[in-house]
Amino acid sequence: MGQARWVAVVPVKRLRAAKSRLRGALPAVPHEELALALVADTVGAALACPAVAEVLVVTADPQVAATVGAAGARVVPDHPDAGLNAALRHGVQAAADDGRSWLAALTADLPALRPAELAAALHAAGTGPTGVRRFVADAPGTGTVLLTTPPGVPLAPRFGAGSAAAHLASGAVPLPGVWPSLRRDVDTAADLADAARLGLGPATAALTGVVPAAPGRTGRGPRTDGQVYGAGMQGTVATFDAQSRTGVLLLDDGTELPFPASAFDASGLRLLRLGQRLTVHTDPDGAVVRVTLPTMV
Ligand SMILES: Nc1nc2c(ncn2[C@@H]2O[C@H](COP(=O)(O)OP(=O)(O)OP(=O)(O)O)[C@@H](O)[C@H]2O)c(=O)[nH]1
Ligand SMILES: C=C(OP(=O)(O)O)C(=O)O
Repeated sequence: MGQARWVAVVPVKRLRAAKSRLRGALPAVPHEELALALVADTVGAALACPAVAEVLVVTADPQVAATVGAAGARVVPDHPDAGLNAALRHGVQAAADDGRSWLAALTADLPALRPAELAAALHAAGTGPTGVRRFVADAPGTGTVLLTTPPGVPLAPRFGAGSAAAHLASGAVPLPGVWPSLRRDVDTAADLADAARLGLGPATAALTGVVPAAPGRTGRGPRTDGQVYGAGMQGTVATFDAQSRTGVLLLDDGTELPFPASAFDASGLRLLRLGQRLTVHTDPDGAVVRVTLPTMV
């Protein structure tokens, strides 16, 4: 699926009520500014995703509407004003009047989201058995960050507490890919710290004072040179076999990520020791193409 065929529907709560569990996470930053920055970075990454033809934001908040509208998203007023799932169903109606759209509901609290990881997840959602809804669970595995549906199949969103189980029970199929920046939704201060380790988008990074570590941090397009998007996903060496030159990295979110000999060969390193910290470089599909020491450029 090379072409941009997805419509991403992004629900956004009124800023004054949004992200209540995050309130006070950055004491020097007004809460609504932080909530808006999360939205701006999520929508920015979705707009930069090559698989996405349109980003449709459903919101009743004028400031959100102005910010995402200026960035290039289509804004649909949250007329039902009856919560997240009602907002999504309303957005779907606005998006899918021709009945031919592939739809992806995306939460707006993913400030580390990389366009390439979203593209990889949408690619996975668009292949395999037909007529099936798919979802990507959040990092803890209990919530949902992405729910997709092919043309003609109702989205039937069941976001909210325990939504991963609810989506599974409703017949949606979980997508198992390694997409840490997509799975890292930010509900709490600890989640924000985790997202910062993955590499924040420009709006949230500016508020937190985090300086992007990797070159090209501000270029939100997918990279084709094997460099990671963002401030560099890192992990530690869990296993390494010097004979086959392959091993497994343990990412900071607990995910195990195998790497092939070619990724080690591209590192320029002569050996790896267990527990060693490495920066992981992936291609747009999330495959590891190179590992380097965090101090290497
Ligand atoms: N349009 C719209 N979006 C909503 C509504 N409630 C939640 N959302 C959005 O749904 C997504 C997931 O919601 P949550 O992660 O629970 O975010 P939240 O409700 O702002 O956070 P908390 O106040 O901490 O529960 C976020 O993008 C929210 O902005 C709503 O009533 N209307
Ligand atoms: C909205 C959701 O939950 P949370 O508020 O935990 O992000 C969800 O995961 O469906």
